[in-house]
Amino acid sequence: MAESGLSSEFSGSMTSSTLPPPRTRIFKIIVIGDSGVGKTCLTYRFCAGKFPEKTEATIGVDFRERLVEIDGEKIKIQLWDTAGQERFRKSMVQHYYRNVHAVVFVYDVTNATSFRSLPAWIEECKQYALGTEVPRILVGNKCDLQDSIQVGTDVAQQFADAHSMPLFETSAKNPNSQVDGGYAGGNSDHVEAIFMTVAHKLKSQKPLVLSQPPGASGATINLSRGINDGGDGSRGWGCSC
Ligand SMILES: Nc1nc2c(ncn2[C@@H]2O[C@H](COP(=O)(O)OP(=O)(O)OP(=O)(O)O)[C@@H](O)[C@H]2O)c(=O)[nH]1
Repeated sequence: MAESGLSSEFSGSMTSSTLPPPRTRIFKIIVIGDSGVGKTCLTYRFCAGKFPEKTEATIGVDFRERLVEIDGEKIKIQLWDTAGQERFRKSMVQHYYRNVHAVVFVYDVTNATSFRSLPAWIEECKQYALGTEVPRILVGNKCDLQDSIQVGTDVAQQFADAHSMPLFETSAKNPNSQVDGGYAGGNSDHVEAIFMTVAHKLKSQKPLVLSQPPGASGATINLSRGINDGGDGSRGWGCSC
């Protein structure tokens, strides 16, 4: 018995039970934006399926992940929930910008200041060598607070267009609500749909190519897309909702 097992192993006729399990791909997605816009709540909603009862300001970075299946492949989506407050992020910042596959910029639709901060967040990404080759999306959160909206869909859409990113408006608190202007639809969980759209986009890319940004230190590696992948940034792969 033992002998026949050995011979089949060395004969090259490996059965599926002897093959090593396929490696699970990991997509690292960082979520950035001002303090209080709801980054923790959005990432918690996607990974835990509910709105957290209580949140505190993130210190440094929090890390959540969820295993999903896309077209028969198991993929681990890692969401890096970064601190919005400057004093809580300084020491960590270079760590979470490493090996990023996609960036989610978040603003609070009830807080115009958080929207005006977006250029600074985009600039920070550039400083860490994350350019438009890395898929980026813009998320306006807290759409459930309809009476307090300060950032209209039109102005947000203009900004998104100018920066070649798709715009999603949603609510981590009530992602099933339906309102005008593209927020949520039917009974689906809109937050879920947003992160899954990013994951589908990443999966559909040409094999990720390791590349070293010019002048970067040896520790920094960027993942960029294959050459036939559109070339127009992330515009055009937007909301499927
Ligand atoms: N009404 C409403 N409140 C929300 C929503 N998302 C988050 N909040 C509230 O907004 C506050 C801040 O949410 P967080 O998720 O902690 O914000 P953050 O962006 O992670 O903040 P930092 O960790 O400081 O960067 C909390 O009181 C949440 O309950 C939402 O969709 N609707």
